[in-house]
Amino acid sequence: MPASRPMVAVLGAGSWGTAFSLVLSDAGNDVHLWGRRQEVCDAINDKRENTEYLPGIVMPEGIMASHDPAVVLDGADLVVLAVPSQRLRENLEEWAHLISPDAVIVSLMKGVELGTHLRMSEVIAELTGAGPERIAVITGPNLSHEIAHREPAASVVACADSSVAERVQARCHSPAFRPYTNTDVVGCELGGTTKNVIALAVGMATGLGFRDNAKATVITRGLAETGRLATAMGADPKTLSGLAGLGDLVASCSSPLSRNRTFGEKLGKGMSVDEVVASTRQVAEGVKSCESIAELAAAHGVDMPIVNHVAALIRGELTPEQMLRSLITREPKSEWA
Ligand SMILES: NC(=O)C1=CN([C@@H]2O[C@H](COP(=O)(O)OP(=O)(O)OC[C@H]3O[C@@H](n4cnc5c(N)ncnc54)[C@H](OP(=O)(O)O)[C@@H]3O)[C@@H](O)[C@H]2O)C=CC1
Ligand SMILES: O=C(CO)COP(=O)(O)O
Repeated sequence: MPASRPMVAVLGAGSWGTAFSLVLSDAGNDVHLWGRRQEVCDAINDKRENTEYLPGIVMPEGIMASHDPAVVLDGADLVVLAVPSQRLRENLEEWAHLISPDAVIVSLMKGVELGTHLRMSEVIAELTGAGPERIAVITGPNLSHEIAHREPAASVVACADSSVAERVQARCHSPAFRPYTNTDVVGCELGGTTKNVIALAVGMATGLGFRDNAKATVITRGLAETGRLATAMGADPKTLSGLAGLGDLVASCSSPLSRNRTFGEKLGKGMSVDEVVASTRQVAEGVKSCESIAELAAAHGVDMPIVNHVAALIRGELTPEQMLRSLITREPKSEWA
């Protein structure tokens, strides 16, 4: 009899939850995948395909989808969460009692909660009561469609307890996916979340027809302000020069696959925020998180001009052209001030 494979529960059958299920399956796990809609689960189970989010990608037999969180979470020692950040709280209120008290809970999400300003690991801690040694974050340059096609990629598994990070790393190290460990959860989460806002700004520059100098400027200065916030919140500055910072920023800001960059590009081409929201079902986390990051930065006395300008634009106070002009014509300063 073949040895049984360990099981992982993945909650969220959108692009990343589904693509990460493939990583976990390739790494030797069986996967129980929760989908919000029955038809998405049926397509995965019956056609072996998530026709809506990853069309054309074959889902291996070791991935089973269900709409029932109790079925998905039963017996899972590793629980991976991949729903839109602003929707995590309401879902965890339903799921928390179904999660084994020993399970390690992994966030794949890149957002900061509106109102509370909590990072996703903090929302998980609040709703499940899990300590930092049971909460991990996986983040990096991981565009889901590339991952689903088994193109090579690296990522970071961050957990305050390095031995837990190593256990999670071992569970998701596949022939195409190389995870590194880190204990800097704050830096890893802020890198991924703020990247989405910077990608919106890069998309706007692209949509307006500006070329590589403008994009490189927004990326580099975006990384500078991300670093200021992260260090003010206790992160290790090194984290921002790694996969969870620079790596993720470069991937999203350069790729037409990035939803945040594409969202910004449509704004730059003249669509309104409401029109872009209506044009896609997929989540562009930066559209919501720009406001919570701007508030978080203000609370820590940190200057984040790009994030503040994107937030003002999303509130309807600026056009993309005004936003970029305003950023360029600010009071001059030292590069490292
Ligand atoms: N896609 C990527 O390349 C990457 C994404 N991430 C992060 O992963 C997280 C999930 O994103 P991703 O999978 O890409 O998102 P998608 O936009 O691809 O899919 C969204 C998923 O969330 C579900 N959903 C929508 N509303 C709710 C709700 N109220 N409660 C529960 N589920 C809901 C959708 O279900 P339905 O279809 O029924 O609407 C769908 O399964 C985000 O934080 C994102 O930043 C991180 C790295 C890479
Ligand atoms: O975080 C991502 C890749 O690592 C995905 O970025 P988008 O949400 O902008 O598509």
